[in-house]
Amino acid sequence: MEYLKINGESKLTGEVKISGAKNAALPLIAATILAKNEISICNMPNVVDINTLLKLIDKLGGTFKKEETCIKIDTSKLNKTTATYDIVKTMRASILVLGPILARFGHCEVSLPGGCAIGQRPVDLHLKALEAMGAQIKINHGYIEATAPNGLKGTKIVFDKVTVGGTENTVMAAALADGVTTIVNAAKEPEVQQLCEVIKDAGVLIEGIGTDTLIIHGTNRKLLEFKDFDVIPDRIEAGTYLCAAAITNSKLKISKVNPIHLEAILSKLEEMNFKLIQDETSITVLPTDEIKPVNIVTREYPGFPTDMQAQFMALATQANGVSTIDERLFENRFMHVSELLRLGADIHLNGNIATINGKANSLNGTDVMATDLRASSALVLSALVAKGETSIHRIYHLDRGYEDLEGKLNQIGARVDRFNE
Ligand SMILES: CC(=O)N[C@H]1[C@@H](OP(=O)(O)OP(=O)(O)OC[C@H]2O[C@@H](n3ccc(=O)[nH]c3=O)[C@H](O)[C@@H]2O)O[C@H](CO)[C@@H](O)[C@@H]1O
Ligand SMILES: C=C(OP(=O)(O)O)C(=O)O
Repeated sequence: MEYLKINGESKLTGEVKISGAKNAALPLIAATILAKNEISICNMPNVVDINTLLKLIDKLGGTFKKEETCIKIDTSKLNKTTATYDIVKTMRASILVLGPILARFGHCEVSLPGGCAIGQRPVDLHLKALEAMGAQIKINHGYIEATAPNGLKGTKIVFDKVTVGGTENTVMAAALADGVTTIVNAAKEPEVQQLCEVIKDAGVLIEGIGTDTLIIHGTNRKLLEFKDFDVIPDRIEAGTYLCAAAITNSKLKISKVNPIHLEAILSKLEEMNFKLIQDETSITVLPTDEIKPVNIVTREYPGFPTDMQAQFMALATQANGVSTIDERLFENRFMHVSELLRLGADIHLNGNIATINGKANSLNGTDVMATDLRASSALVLSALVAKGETSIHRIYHLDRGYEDLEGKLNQIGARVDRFNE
């Protein structure tokens, strides 16, 4: 198994170019199942999760070709409807093929996603929405078996909770349904917005994009003619490099980003006393004479993203005072705390609230273990400021979502090496 060795007490400098968003690209690849034509998607991040979903498309009978950051996907000859355990177990986002396959073929079988480090993450809301659209769903031998022999019917769906994946699955199913589907309490994340825009450009009328009520006028199983497009920049990768600049108190430019998608993150960095210079596609962080503590509550977009919580906890260890982080989305997303303690941080947990005594102890390099994607990036950030050497094990989590992490970090002055255990 591979691990990263990071020499700490780094100063960063220069510019990092942000890749396309994994969490936008995943539903967009799933959406190609609704297409009758080959689609070229550019600004694709080169990360393991994308390759996993492409493998699933291939297993289902689709084809793909990679050309630099573009991928041409052709699902016109898709002829299988089962997403098997061997792929679904490695990536929960595989559940996103359920809506489009069911809508196109009238049946679909997807292995139930397995346990995940950050919480239970049920898919009940995805299934309820599809049932409301007329699907019959059974759970059989660990598989979700969904059938809709006469196609899906547009209806009104009111989500109990805001769910990103649930909204995406429902939008894709509704695109080929018979009639109009209204989703109330829909997710508004930029990744959901891009999915809706791309499906709209393919000829499906979608009203309310970017609001919490989406109205989708389905095509009654007529496949869509997609246009080629670019994936939006990864706001979480951008946020992670902004934290890398902040935690090392360095001047760093983060480019190829959309600052509008980063507002909640930027406002917390400003509260922590960092000056930011912005234009339409870049943000430069300037060093500060004092990192101030911060209070964070994770929420759905446009609130502060849960996917940035671990990175801000690492940053809060360097603040002058006591910070708090209240995690509201996932019940078990504090796995990084025990590893940060191993590095010498002073953090107390009480239910879903973490209290971080900044600067109480300085961080010292040691061996730590990555437990999930963003927990791993918190360890990388901490290692950048820790004294001495930190070895981060189980980095396959990082490879799921960060393109060329050590290449990008080394280019801006960090000292990161990858080894085999
Ligand atoms: C591939 C992708 O885009 N992943 C993101 C997506 O995950 P994902 O789409 O899985 O997250 P959701 O928005 O669905 O989850 C939000 C909350 O709803 C709960 N829930 C969800 C579905 C359901 O059927 N029942 C249910 O109870 C979840 O357990 C969680 O507590 O949004 C999360 C919240 O911003 C991010 O952390 C993930 O990075
Ligand atoms: C939790 C994440 O991804 P996933 O939903 O694919 O597990 C993430 O990107 O932080």
